[in-house]
Amino acid sequence: MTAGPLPTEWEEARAVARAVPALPPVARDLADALGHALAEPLTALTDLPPFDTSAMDGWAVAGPGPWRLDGSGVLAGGQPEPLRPGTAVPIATGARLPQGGDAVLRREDGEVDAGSGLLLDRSASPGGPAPGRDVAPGRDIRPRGQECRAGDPLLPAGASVTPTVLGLAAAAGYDRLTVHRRPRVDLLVLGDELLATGLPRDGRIRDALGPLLPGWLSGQGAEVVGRPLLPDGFGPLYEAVRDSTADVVVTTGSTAAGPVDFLHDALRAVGPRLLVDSVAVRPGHPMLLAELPPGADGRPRHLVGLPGNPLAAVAGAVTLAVPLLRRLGGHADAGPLDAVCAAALPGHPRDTRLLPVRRTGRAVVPLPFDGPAMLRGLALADGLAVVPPGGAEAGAVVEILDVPRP
Ligand SMILES: Nc1nc2c(c(=O)[nH]1)N[C@H]1C(S)=C(S)[C@@H](COP(=O)(O)OP(=O)(O)OC[C@H]3O[C@@H](n4cnc5c(N)ncnc54)[C@H](O)[C@@H]3O)O[C@H]1N2
Ligand code: MOO
Repeated sequence: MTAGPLPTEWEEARAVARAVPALPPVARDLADALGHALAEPLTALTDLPPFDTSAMDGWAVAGPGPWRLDGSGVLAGGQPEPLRPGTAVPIATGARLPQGGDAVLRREDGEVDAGSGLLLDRSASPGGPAPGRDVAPGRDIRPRGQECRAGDPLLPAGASVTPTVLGLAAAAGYDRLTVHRRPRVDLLVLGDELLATGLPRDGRIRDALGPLLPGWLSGQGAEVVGRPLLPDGFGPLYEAVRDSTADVVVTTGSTAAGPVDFLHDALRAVGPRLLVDSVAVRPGHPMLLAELPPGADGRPRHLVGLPGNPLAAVAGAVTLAVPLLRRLGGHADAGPLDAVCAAALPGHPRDTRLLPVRRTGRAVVPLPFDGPAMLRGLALADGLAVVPPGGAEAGAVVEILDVPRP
C-alpha cells in the first residue's frame, strides 16, 4: 500500500492559493463593471457636490430678512439668476444656489406676509411670524466640495466594485472604470452516476455541484464559461483539461483513490505542477491545486480539484478556489470575519474542520446534517466556522467564512 501525499495545513493551503498575480487591467463601462476589482484608485473627477446646493425645499435668501420675493423659482438642474441682498427666491432640494444666496429658509419655516408680500422667517416662534429674524448664513446649504474635491482619492485599487461603488463612481464623473479582468472558469463535473434531471434512480443520484458551484464562484468575481458533466474515464478528463483555455479549471470528484478516480492520472499527463495535494481539513481533505502549463498569453493557469462529496467540495471551494479567484480578479483581502461560539463547536482531533453554523444574535451555533455528503445543514447556514483541531469551546472566537446569498 502506498502512503498518500502529505497534507498541507489549512492556512498554508489558503496562502498558496492566494500567491498568484492579478489578471491584467481592462476598461469596462459602468454597466459591465459590477463584481470586478478596481485596478487603479478611484479618484474624484469633480468636486462633490459640484456646486453650492440647496439641501431643502424652501427659499434661497440673500442677507438678513425679511426678504422681497424675486423670480419664480429654482429647480434641480436649473441655472439660477443672481440674488440681490434682501431678496429671496423659491428653491428645490438639489437645486444650485443662486449667486448671492447665503442660506436656505425651509418651506415650513417661512411665511409670506399677506399685507407686505415680504417673506418672513417664523422658525423662532411656532405661534406666529417673527419678523426680522435671520436664518443663519450657510443654513441648509450643501457647499461645493463638501464630500470631496476633484483629485481626492475615494477608493484604493483592489476595492470590489459593488452597486454602491458604481453609484459613487457615476456621481464622481466616471463613465468607465479600469478594473482587473475577471478570471474565466471551466467547471468540469465528473461522475457517471450523476443525473442532470429527475429523481435519483437505478443507483444514480442528482448532480448537486453543477447547480451549486457556478453561483458560488461567480459571486467571487469569476466568469463561469463552461460547465459540462463529464463521464468517468481518463480520456474525457484529460482532453477537457488539456483543451481548456480558461484561467482556472475547477473539477469535482475523482480526487480520491477509487477505481474511477482519474484526476491525478490526467494531471500527470497534462504536466502541471502540484501546489497542494490534499489539505489537513475536514471535510474535503483530498482537494488539490495545480499550476497548469501556461495559456496562449503566457500566463499561468490553474486547476482546483474539489472532492465529489458536496460539502467536501464546498470546503475545497472556500479553501482553494475562492482565495485563488479573488486574487486573480485583483480583489483586496477583506480580513477575517470573527464570531463567538454560543455553543461548543466539535472539531477533528488533528485537522481543521469547516462547520456550517447559524448566527444567533452576535454568536454562532452549529447546524445538524453536516456530513461530507450533505447540504442540508449548509443550506441553513450563515457561514462556515473554521474550527481548530480539537474543537472550539463555548465563548471561543472563531473565523467565519461567508456563504453566498442573493
Ligand atoms: N479509501 C478511501 N476512500 C475515500 C477516501 C479516502 O481517504 N480513502 N476519502 C473519502 C473522502 S473524504 C471523500 S471527500 C471522497 C472524495 O471522493 P472523490 O473526490 O474521488 O469523489 P467521487 O468518488 O467521485 O465521489 C464521492 C461521492 O460524492 C458523490 N458525488 C460526486 N460528484 C457529485 C456531484 N456533482 N453531486 C452530488 N454528489 C456527487 C459521489 O456520488 C460519491 O458518493 O472519497 C472518500 N473515499
Ligand atoms: O473529507 Mo471528505 O472530503 O470527508 O468528504
